[in-house]
Amino acid sequence: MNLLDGKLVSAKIKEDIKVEAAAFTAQSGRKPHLVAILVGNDGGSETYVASKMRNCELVGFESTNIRYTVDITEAELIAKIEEINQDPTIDGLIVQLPLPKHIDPDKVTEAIDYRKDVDGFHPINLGRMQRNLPCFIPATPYGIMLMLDHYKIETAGKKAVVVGRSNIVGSPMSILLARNSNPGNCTVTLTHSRTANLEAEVLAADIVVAAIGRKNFVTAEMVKEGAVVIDVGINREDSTETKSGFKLYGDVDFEAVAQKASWITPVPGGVGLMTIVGLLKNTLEAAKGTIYAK
Ligand SMILES: NC(=O)C1=CN([C@@H]2O[C@H](COP(=O)(O)OP(=O)(O)OC[C@H]3O[C@@H](n4cnc5c(N)ncnc54)[C@H](OP(=O)(O)O)[C@@H]3O)[C@@H](O)[C@H]2O)C=CC1
Ligand SMILES: Nc1nc(=O)c2c([nH]1)NC[C@@H]1CN(c3ccc(C(=O)N[C@@H](CCC(=O)O)C(=O)O)cc3)C=[N+]21
Repeated sequence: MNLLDGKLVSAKIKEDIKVEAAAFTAQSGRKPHLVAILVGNDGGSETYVASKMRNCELVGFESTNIRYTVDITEAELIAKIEEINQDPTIDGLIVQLPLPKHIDPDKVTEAIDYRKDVDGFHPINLGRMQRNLPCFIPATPYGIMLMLDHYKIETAGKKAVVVGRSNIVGSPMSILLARNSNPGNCTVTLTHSRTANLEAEVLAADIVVAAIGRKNFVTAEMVKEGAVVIDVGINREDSTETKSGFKLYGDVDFEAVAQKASWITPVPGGVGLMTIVGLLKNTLEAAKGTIYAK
């Protein structure tokens, strides 16, 4: 088994981003600027947003965190998004998910100017991605592609099975792996809770991407010898062993699956760290105007 080391790869790419950010700042007289909106006080979301902000500082971006209590209305949130859309000092905007039930995530996503949509969730970015046109690619699948690229994992002609079809991970992942690009050119099967005989599908895969949200969902019996296994899952459990008071688990039974996999990502230390890198890269592109001219 070889480890797909998110710590190592993310640190390396962040060094490159830092150099490019400095060049941007020297030329334009301002730093790339990311705004993250957080509604409510979900523990996981707090951690991720804090990490995004910290990483922005690290690479020389400006970051602003706007926080609202759960009782903010959809109209108020959208009004704020429209204000940010008009602000030329802000390059990228993300609204952390999940949102409270009374706010429609689709409406919020579509309210964001697609040229500032560094999460890549806007239908314009999604459509452009599907067409292989320049666009913002959702951070998690983007990070996974960067990881596959870094380790020069052969993907062309391979059978990839993605488990989970969410808008933010599984669905865009399946599009990227199937695209005519490198990494890419996989034969992709996208599976979900209504898939018949999911175990057999996963067992046939050369590349497995697990994005379900259930601890130990992918077991050693489900994985082919020599498969590449990408674990997106972040499952938090209370624990007295750690000082944070919780422990993270992926969707893959790491210890057992590592015995069979040729390559595997750990949790923590894998895809999560690459997600941050995907977001930073998108924010830099937004500032430079390389995808959508300013
Ligand atoms: N590391 C990172 O950077 C990130 C990690 N995550 C983590 O990844 C995991 C998935 O997140 P996300 O994609 O947002 O999750 P969602 O809850 O939006 O989607 C889960 C998907 O898994 C499918 N699923 C659920 N149960 C089963 C089952 N028993 N058999 C087959 N399929 C099943 C669902 O199927 P159906 O559509 O039929 O309901 C759905 O498509 C979570 O643990 C999340 O915390 C998420 C984003 C980034
Ligand atoms: N609009 C929006 N955009 C997102 O990108 C988004 C979102 N909403 N909602 C939730 C998911 C989840 N997500 C993660 C980001 C970083 C780590 C991460 O850094 N993980 C570290 C450890 C984190 C820790 O220690 O808690 C790791 O896996 O090593 C994980 C998960 C982004 N998401």
